Amino acid sequence: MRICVFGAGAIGGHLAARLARGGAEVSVVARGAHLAAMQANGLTVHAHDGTHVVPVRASADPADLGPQDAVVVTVKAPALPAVAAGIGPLLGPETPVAFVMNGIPWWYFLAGEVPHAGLRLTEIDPDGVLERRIGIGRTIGGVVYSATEVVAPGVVRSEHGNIRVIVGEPDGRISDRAKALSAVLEAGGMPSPVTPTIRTSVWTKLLGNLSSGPICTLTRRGVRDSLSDPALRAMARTIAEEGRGIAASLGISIPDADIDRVAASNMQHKPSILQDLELRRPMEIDALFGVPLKLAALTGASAPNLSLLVALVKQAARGEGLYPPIG
Ligand SMILES: NC(=O)C1=CN([C@@H]2O[C@H](COP(=O)(O)OP(=O)(O)OC[C@H]3O[C@@H](n4cnc5c(N)ncnc54)[C@H](OP(=O)(O)O)[C@@H]3O)[C@@H](O)[C@H]2O)C=CC1
Ligand SMILES: CC(C)(CO)C(=O)C(=O)O
Repeated sequence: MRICVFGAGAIGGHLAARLARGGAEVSVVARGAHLAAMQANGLTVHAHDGTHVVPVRASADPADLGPQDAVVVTVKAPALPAVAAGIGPLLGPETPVAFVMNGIPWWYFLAGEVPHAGLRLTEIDPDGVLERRIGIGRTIGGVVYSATEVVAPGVVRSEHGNIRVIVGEPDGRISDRAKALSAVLEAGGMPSPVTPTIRTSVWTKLLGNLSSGPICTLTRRGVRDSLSDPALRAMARTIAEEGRGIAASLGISIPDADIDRVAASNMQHKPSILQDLELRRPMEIDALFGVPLKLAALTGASAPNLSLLVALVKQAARGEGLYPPIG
């Protein structure tokens, strides 16, 4: 099975290694020193089950890699328009595209039985290029748990062993294509359940991003260090509850156990959005934080604490030139 990972950074690098170990013929789209290192030395992943060094076909130009049996997109949300512009050479007539990312995905309201069906998330797909050039028909949803960082060019480190990639069709069917992608990931040591309720998985993961991402971005510290202050640990739970309220207003029910798990998060990991701030890369503020608040305004869900923290995050990002000025 030919699979290309488009955006093989932290998550994409980890998944590329798992797919290769699972027997796929893996290629990656990457750039810069990370690309050069993978081309020269292969991809190295330090994970809970050991260090994996895998050769990968790597290029900055998708046209070098040709049509694939599947594409896995693992960029940060601000890079999605460029993915839409460049993905064409990777797509055969039936090639599915799995978006394995955080946040409310561009396709969320464009398939299946969902409230506010047809709502287009221009914050994620600004000019509808993803919808036009990839399309909802090719799209598979993906949610990933893997606290991961690029620690050196060509080298990725995954912090813990509680990893998984949940895949699901936007319309809820259990498809052969989703099962095929899942099987390769599983064979490579990445648990990968196929779910008929991918939106529930999106929100469950997002509660983790909402509860720790804004706080860690403001403290500039990892999750464990940031939430060692009882007041911030309590605020993480409050934010998770507000996020659950937004999800509920869209018909998604999150059990108490997930709130407890999220609020108790103790990973040392710096959330990827803080990594971006520190590396002065475009931040996923809108996809992770802005869109949930937009949906809260749409549905009338209350999220005052999340609103305050996100406003603080935006101001901190503006101060670094990483978020548009007001006005
Ligand atoms: N890191 C983590 O622990 C977790 C991250 N996530 C989510 O997974 C997604 C990916 O995150 P993460 O892996 O951390 O992000 P990274 O920035 O580490 O990886 C994205 C990679 O894609 C590359 N890229 C982007 N656009 C292009 C392009 N047009 N051509 C070639 N390469 C390109 C980037 O290059 P460059 O660096 O040059 O921009 C980067 O190497 C995000 O939605 C994130 O929120 C989910 C769970 C955990
Ligand atoms: C913090 C973590 C690992 C889990 O919420 C994450 O999703 C990220 O770093 O983007």
